[in-house]
Order: sequence, then C-alpha cells, then structure tokens
Amino acid sequence: MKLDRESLLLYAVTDRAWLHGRKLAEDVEKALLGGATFVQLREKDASFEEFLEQAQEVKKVCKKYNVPFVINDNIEVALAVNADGIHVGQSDMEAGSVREKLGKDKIIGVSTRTVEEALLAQERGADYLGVGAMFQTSTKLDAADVTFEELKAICAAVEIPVVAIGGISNHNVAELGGTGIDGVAVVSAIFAAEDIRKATSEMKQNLESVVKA
Ligand SMILES: Cc1ncc(COP(=O)(O)OP(=O)(O)O)c(N)n1
Ligand SMILES: Cc1nc(C(=O)O)sc1CCOP(=O)(O)O
Repeated sequence: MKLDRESLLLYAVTDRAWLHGRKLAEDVEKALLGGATFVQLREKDASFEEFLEQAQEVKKVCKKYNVPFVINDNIEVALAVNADGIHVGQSDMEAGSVREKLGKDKIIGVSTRTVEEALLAQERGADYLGVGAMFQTSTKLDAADVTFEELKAICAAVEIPVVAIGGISNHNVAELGGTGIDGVAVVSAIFAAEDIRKATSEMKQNLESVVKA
C-alpha cells in the first residue's frame, strides 16, 4: 500500500529558519532518529534549483530510515526528485489535477478546514488530510483557526487519515485526544528545539495516548 495510516503519526514539516548554520538533512535525520514517521519538505522562498537540492538531500535521509517523503506545493520538484508525494493547500492545484500529473502510486495530502472541503478532497483522490490551525502558530502567518469540533467532524466524515497541524507542542498535544486524528504535523515543536531528537521522541511518546484516545 502506498500510504500506511500509521506512518502519519508524527509528521515532521521542515523549516530552514531554524537551522542556525546546520544542514537541513542533518536536522531531519535527528527528527527521524527521534521517531518522526513522515517528512514534508516545505520551502516558501527557495528558487527551483535550491528547492531541488534540498529535496535531493532530504529524500536521501528519509530513504535511509524508510520514511515517506513529500514535497509542499511544488509538483515539478516532486516529479524531479521522484518524491513519495506532495502536500497541497486549498489555493494550490486541486487533488484531481495533482493525481493526473503524479499518477496513482504517489501520496497526495490536502489541507482542509471544513467538512465540505474534506469530503471534496477525498472524492478527488486525496490520500490524507491536514487540518489546522488547531493552536496559535508563528510558523504560518496566514494560518486560520479550526475548532476542535470541526476537526472531530472532519475525522468522522472521511475515511482517509487526518493529521492535525498548527501550533502543536509537547504542552498541548494531549488536548487533541478523542478527536479521531491519526497523527500530528509539526514544525517548530521539533525543528526549533535545542535537542531535536529528544523533542521528537517526547512528542512520539505523548502521541501514543492521543491517537488511541
Ligand atoms: C500536513 C500539512 N497540513 C497542512 C499544511 C498547510 O498547507 P497549505 O495550506 O498549502 O499552506 P502552506 O504549507 O503551503 O503554507 C501543510 N503544509 N502540511
Ligand atoms: C504549515 C502549516 N499549515 C498550517 C495550517 O493551519 O494549515 S499551520 C502550519 C505551521 C505549523 O507550524 P508549527 O508546528 O510551528 O505551528
């Protein structure tokens, strides 16, 4: 199967703002050693060449740990590096067109904030959904809040797996218990940490009870 539901448990989304001179692939490897189960390369300002170079390096480390690797938004980069898939938002290409370009074997994730968007994304061939922002975040300045009730309703309405995103940390992740999510997607909770491996491993431990709750 191209996407194992369990692989979405701890979904690491990259942000080079936190590197302080280190290489992104190094920090991704620390997250993988701490137990991250899925990786998305998110580059908002990179040139095509820079995005491609980062993608090649991060893909290599994800392959070493046998963890799925997807690209945020950029289908050309996803195709060029033969990534495992892509994550798109509501203002990007819709899932049906992405599927036509990528083929049936690639993973497609779609951001949704309502049950209506979620059902449409599922119908158009999305493999999983990202739902947020669940808490306040400084990582994505245009993020808009989603209530816990809406998250619960989305999880109940769709058959495909759902990850929550936005401001999730080791302090608040337990609040997502009982919503029906399959995992959480995080940026700063792990990549801004002084000890990325430790922060990831703590998040993984905290998550065990959240996804079972
Ligand atoms: C897992 C996951 N969920 C949601 C998002 C947000 O995607 P999008 O709405 O396209 O916003 P940008 O990431 O492009 O700013 C995500 N990246 N990953
Ligand atoms: C990439 C992204 N998407 C969001 C959404 O709401 O769709 S919030 C977000 C940023 C998540 O970063 P952090 O874990 O540091 O809050």
